[in-house]
Amino acid sequence: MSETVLSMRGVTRDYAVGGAFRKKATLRALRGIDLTVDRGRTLGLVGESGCGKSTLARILLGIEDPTAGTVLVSGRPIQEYERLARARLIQPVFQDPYSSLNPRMSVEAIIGAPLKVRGEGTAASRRARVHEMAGEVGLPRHLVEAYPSQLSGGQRQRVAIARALIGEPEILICDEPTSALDVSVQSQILNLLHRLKQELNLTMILISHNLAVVHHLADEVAVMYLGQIVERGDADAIFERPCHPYSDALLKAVLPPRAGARLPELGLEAEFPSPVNPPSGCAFHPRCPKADALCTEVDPNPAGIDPVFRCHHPNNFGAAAHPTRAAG
Ligand SMILES: Nc1ncnc2c1ncn2[C@@H]1O[C@H](COP(=O)(O)OP(=O)(O)OP(=O)(O)O)[C@@H](O)[C@H]1O
Repeated sequence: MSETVLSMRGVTRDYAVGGAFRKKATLRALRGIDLTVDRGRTLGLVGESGCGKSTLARILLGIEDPTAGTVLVSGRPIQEYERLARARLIQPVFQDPYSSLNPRMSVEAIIGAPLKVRGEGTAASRRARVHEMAGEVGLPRHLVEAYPSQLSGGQRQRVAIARALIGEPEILICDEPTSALDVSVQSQILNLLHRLKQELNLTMILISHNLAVVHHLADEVAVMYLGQIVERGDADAIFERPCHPYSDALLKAVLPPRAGARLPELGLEAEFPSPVNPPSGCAFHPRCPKADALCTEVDPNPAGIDPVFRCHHPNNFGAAAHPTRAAG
């Protein structure tokens, strides 16, 4: 039986922009996000820069609150957990292991910090747990005494992963976990996350521009466009048979092979629209090769409860598309 760990309903996030010399306006970064993630599953969040991926992550990490909508973690509204409890539930692994680790703390102190803050165990038991965790993430024993400046990028990211996992969080949020690393190290970190996911039955949200990374790790994929999820489903199904024309364009784009690469040009006619003034009807219609009058006027799924794809003219793969759909 699957157990839902994370459930988002109608999550919206507005920012006030403008002022001083420019007209004040509302920028809607998230527009009614509906998502669920079950225990042990990895959800990949993909989409162009500015589609709202980081805003979603900030809401989950409690850095910001949604303007509207609900986020339930293990069935309870996220706002009901007090700060430490929330940190225990959801832990991040950020893109840049150079800036995310305190240079004045030893590796042992960094990895053990979440336990110390919560006052868990004795100094000796925490130390033992840190060594165990360091072994789990493949960090050589002697490096536990070292400082971040003495570590390589890959070793630092292992420390960040160990710190995130030591308190056994319900959800791990990995925001571009490999894109700041040398190409040669990226696959080691990916393989580590893959192994940990299986060994520890981790529930993960993986945010990445790099679709190869997402394909390697994710069980499910949510494709975001202008603050909405436009397609969601089984990762293999979406990678092989994308139904939404935007997912199709994303997947067909050739990824440049450098580390930290942003999404390349998608071969779409118009620019990414402004979230201050989103297009009418289907938000993707100005760039969509299939758009017609219906698309310019009618939002494909305005109620938006877990859309499998938000499109009037999806690619048609018949019953082969989205095997998860039949299961609801
Ligand atoms: N604090 C803020 N104030 C105003 N606008 C914001 C703020 N944070 C984000 N935005 C806007 O919200 C939209 C979504 O931004 P977000 O950073 O979530 O996108 P993203 O998909 O994570 O992009 P990237 O991949 O470049 O990080 C963008 O238009 C962005 O300019």
